[in-house]
Amino acid sequence: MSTLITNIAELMTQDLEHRVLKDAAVVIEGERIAWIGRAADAPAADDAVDAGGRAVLPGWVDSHTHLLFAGDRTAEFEARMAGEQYAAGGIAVTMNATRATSDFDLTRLALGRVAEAVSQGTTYLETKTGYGLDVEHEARSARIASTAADQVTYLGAHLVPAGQDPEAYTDLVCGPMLAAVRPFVQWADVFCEEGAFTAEQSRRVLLACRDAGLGLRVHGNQLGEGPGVQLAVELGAASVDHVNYLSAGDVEALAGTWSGWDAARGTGERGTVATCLPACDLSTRQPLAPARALLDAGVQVALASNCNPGTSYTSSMAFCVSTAVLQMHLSVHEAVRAATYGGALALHREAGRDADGERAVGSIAVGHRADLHMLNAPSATHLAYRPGMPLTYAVWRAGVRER
Ligand SMILES: N=CN[C@@H](CCC(=O)O)C(=O)O
Ligand SMILES: [Zn+2]
Repeated sequence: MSTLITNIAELMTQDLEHRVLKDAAVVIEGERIAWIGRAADAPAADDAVDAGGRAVLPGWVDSHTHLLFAGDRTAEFEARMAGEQYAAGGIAVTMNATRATSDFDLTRLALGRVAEAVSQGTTYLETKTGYGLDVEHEARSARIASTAADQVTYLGAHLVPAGQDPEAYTDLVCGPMLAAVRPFVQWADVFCEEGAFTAEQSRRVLLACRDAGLGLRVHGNQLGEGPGVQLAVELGAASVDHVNYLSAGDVEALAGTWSGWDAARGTGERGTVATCLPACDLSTRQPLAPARALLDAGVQVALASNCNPGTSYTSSMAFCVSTAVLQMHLSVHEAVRAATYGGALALHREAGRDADGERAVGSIAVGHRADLHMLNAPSATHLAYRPGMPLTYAVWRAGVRER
């Protein structure tokens, strides 16, 4: 079964050549993109969709979410808006609500959040554990997450639960808890920050997880100039997320990780992606991450929603993109790229065509997964020009029309 989508005013491919095609068309065949080019040259297909002069871009790749939770933290948010500082301790409130929720309800909540994201143009997403924080509940979150998200990250090292010895808890995260979640996860993450895990504890967790075959990610430099970025670089993490407070040395270290990467070919050794989370920055009243400086230094950047009840209760990637343009000084093309190709790079899913079966996501090219986001607007510029507007018009995820 093939579908021709034609009369596309602007096709922002986010491919390796950064092509933006005008008066374009795309052919989807099953789950893959079979053809792209000028509408006038398009081949016939079983089915046709008239885009009506709208823009099409890759579906969002949300590379950082925490969707396995129950309850909300409205009171904490209100206190923050009244001047309180964000602190890691709020995680315990969500841990209690999550533990008290049945498997059925936790599954329903996670699936509902994924559906909400997809309806706004997200077609590939990562999510994390981290609100269970004991062996039973982390394993349960990992299991449910693996049924809801494309990739799952183990975040047992999110907070040391009250009354527990930090070193003993770190041992648990590195041992029995890791063993219990291992069948369900691809990545491991640590919250390396004052009030959460020290550099030494974080290193211990990351090394144990790497030994267990997991890729690494780090929550770092969110609340101050901490050791998270340097640790992520030292251990070859796929991404370091938040990155609000960076020294010149941090930026340089991140840039250095990309020296073996050939961006024009998309080959070589991937470095550590800096994942910026603008919705979180606004909700916690932290300075916006220096995405402009990171890009200028040669660092690959991703934008993600960080959807969670404590610091960023939104899955709107469009909001992140408009904020990145309006306030972080990225061009529309750079912001969309960070929210698509950048996220895919952070999840090691930016490459792969017909031959290897793992189709690339986050860009539009022949052989890639047919993840498309049609806007009810003639260009992607409208994402920033009309911030907050419901611009998602149609969504295809792995070739299936979702909206
Ligand atoms: N910073 C650490 N973890 C989450 C927030 C956790 C929470 O407060 O519930 C984040 O990415 O912002
Ligand atoms: Zn997070």
